Amino acid sequence: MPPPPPRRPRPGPAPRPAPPADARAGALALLRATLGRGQTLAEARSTADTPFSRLPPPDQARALRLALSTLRNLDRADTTLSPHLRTPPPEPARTILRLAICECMVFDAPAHGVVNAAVALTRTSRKGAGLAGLVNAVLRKATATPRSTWDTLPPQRLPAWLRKPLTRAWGKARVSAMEVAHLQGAPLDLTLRRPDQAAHWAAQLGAELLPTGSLRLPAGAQVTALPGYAQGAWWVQDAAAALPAQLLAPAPGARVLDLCAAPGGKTLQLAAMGADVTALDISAPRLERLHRNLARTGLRAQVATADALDWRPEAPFDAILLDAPCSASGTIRRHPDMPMARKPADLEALRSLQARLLDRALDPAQGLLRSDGRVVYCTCSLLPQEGEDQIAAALHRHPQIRLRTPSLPGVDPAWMHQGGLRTRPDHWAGRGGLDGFFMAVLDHCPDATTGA
Ligand SMILES: C[S@@+](CC[C@H](N)C(=O)[O-])C[C@H]1O[C@@H](n2cnc3c(N)ncnc32)[C@H](O)[C@@H]1O
Repeated sequence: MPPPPPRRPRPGPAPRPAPPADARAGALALLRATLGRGQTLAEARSTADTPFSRLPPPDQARALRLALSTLRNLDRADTTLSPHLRTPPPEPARTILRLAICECMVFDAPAHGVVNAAVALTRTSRKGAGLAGLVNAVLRKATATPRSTWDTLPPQRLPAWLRKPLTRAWGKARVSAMEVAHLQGAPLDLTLRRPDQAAHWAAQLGAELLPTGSLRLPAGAQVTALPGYAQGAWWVQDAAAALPAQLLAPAPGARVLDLCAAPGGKTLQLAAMGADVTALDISAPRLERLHRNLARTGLRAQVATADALDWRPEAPFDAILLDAPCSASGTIRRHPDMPMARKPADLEALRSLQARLLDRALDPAQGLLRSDGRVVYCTCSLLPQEGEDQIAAALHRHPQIRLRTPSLPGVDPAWMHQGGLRTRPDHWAGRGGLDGFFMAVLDHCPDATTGA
């Protein structure tokens, strides 16, 4: 019998074309990491070898803007797309549709180009080839939605696990106002190294000088190109985040411990006030950023990489700034990924860590604080459980602690809340809002006794 003819190799699937190296592909990678895998945008941005990481910096900036806008408008996107879909389509089509409709509506991008790009993106993505027709058909109809209709759609609703406790704390109307503020995003706030030069830098930068001393510019400026950046005359920090160091107001030469310091916005402020600052943080990569900030501004601080729960200094400090790790629910304007990346289960662990950090800072027997020292506690959270309630409980546990009424120029008296300062995104609504923070000033009084 003649030998069988050699087998022809079976044709495999045609090689997929490489994904287009453009901002939309980068934005899609960020969105799928956040919406699909629960990563923060910061984590997704620092992941190596992705369609985002492979982009040149200007395209990365554009991809990030697209991803941020999409996350701020997911509900609006779904409402606009749903009349043209029988069921939510499988990934990646669903995310591509949301990205594309937001690009049209938020950035006024011409529909034709956006639809073609979305179809190309679908074709080149794994599992996407069969969905290109659907993406094309849906977008052709959805992009015809008048912009005026889009503008009247309600803003992105907070997830129930966050909305419920916030509604209990602040009421429905305020939570709705916060959601409006989240939709608008955040302006660019700068903290000055020399607050006495505020008028000069406001003029140089064309910035608004806020009543609390921060400068405010519209979002989107290229920070490194602004006057004063290279010489370290200012650093980026939300106007609310600049208040805790002002409340501590250390005297020049005072020994201050910044207990959860990285990336260092408050360390820089304390050092600029002339304090002898020790900046401590558990995260070495975040402290790298603090080192870079110190280098750029020429300010000085001792830096310690350690766990604040067991670190012991040689001598106690005159004052401590405790900017405790928290849900970061006060920063959703700038980090719309927060509600997707955080889980309700994280909150319990954070609350327990905040209480343990407070106990370490407030009890001089722990070796961190002098017996007549001062602590400023703050969190960038909208949840009273991470702010007001922590302080009420700490006052119970530490009878020698007295809550000092906060007083600062430019602060609206309406922000005083339960002995501290409470800022929310809907504050200064006409000016562009504020991050949500709670901050309190606590004095250790060695002679105080319970009930005194
Ligand atoms: C809200 S951020 C601090 C922001 C910083 N104060 C600023 O103004 O730039 C909280 C910080 O706490 C740090 N952290 C969390 N647990 C810690 C611990 N056990 N000891 C020290 N630092 C900790 C985190 O690494 C994070 O950098």
